[in-house]
Amino acid sequence: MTTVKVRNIVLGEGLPKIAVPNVGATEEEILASAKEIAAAKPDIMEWRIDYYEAGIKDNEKLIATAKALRDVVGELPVLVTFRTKNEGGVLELGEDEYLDLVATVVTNRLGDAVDIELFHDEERVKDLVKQAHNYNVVVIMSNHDFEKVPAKDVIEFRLKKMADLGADVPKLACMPHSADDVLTLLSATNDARKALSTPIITMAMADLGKVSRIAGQVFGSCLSFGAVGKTSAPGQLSIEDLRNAENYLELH
Ligand SMILES: O=C1C[C@@](O)(C(=O)O)C[C@@H](O)[C@@H]1O
Repeated sequence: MTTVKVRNIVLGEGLPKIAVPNVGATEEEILASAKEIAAAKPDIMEWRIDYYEAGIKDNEKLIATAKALRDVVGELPVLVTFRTKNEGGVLELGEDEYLDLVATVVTNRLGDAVDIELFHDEERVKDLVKQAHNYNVVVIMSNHDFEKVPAKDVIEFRLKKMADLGADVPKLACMPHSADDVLTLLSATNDARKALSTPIITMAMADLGKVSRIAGQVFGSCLSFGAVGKTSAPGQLSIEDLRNAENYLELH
């Protein structure tokens, strides 16, 4: 399996890396949370720009905030994510608006990595991946099912599809309703990591899924999302709990 470098961290080796979402809704909030997040020393900060309505409506503002954010976090790698409403985000954007926004993130290099959702116009997704690579931006491609856990072969198909589209790291999050669902996600993860040459990220959400957020090294997920303050999805542990739990489960 290949590893993926995001600024100064390497995905796909050792303990799963920890990303903390920044869900500030104004520049002031974003910078204040960035300070707290940087102090907690995660491996990556995820800037959830779907929370930042004023920035989404104004590219100049978004770019200026990204610069200010970099000044606050220094060398901490930044993943920029616009999560669409269908997949659990907070703001509604049309298809073209979403794809144009991702292009703005990439061509202005607003982060070291960008989230690109799988379920958009395939040709444009492919172009965005190419563009990201030209700008030296790592692509984390994603799919979220907030209703259920898809069938095992569907999870594996989607992760492979992302890799085929050029994603550096395919990612899938889903909502379990039973222990069987969590096992489905874990088993699909274990098979996908054997089948694919890229690192992958998976998680089952909510309380039932917490086990999947801490056991990535065992089953094959290279990154987990933990919270400093506000969470961005159900079942996220605090960064301290996540770090401790990962350490308890470390493979030597
Ligand atoms: O894709 C993900 C995973 C996530 O949904 C979670 O369940 O931890 C949290 C999101 O912020 C992130 O973009």
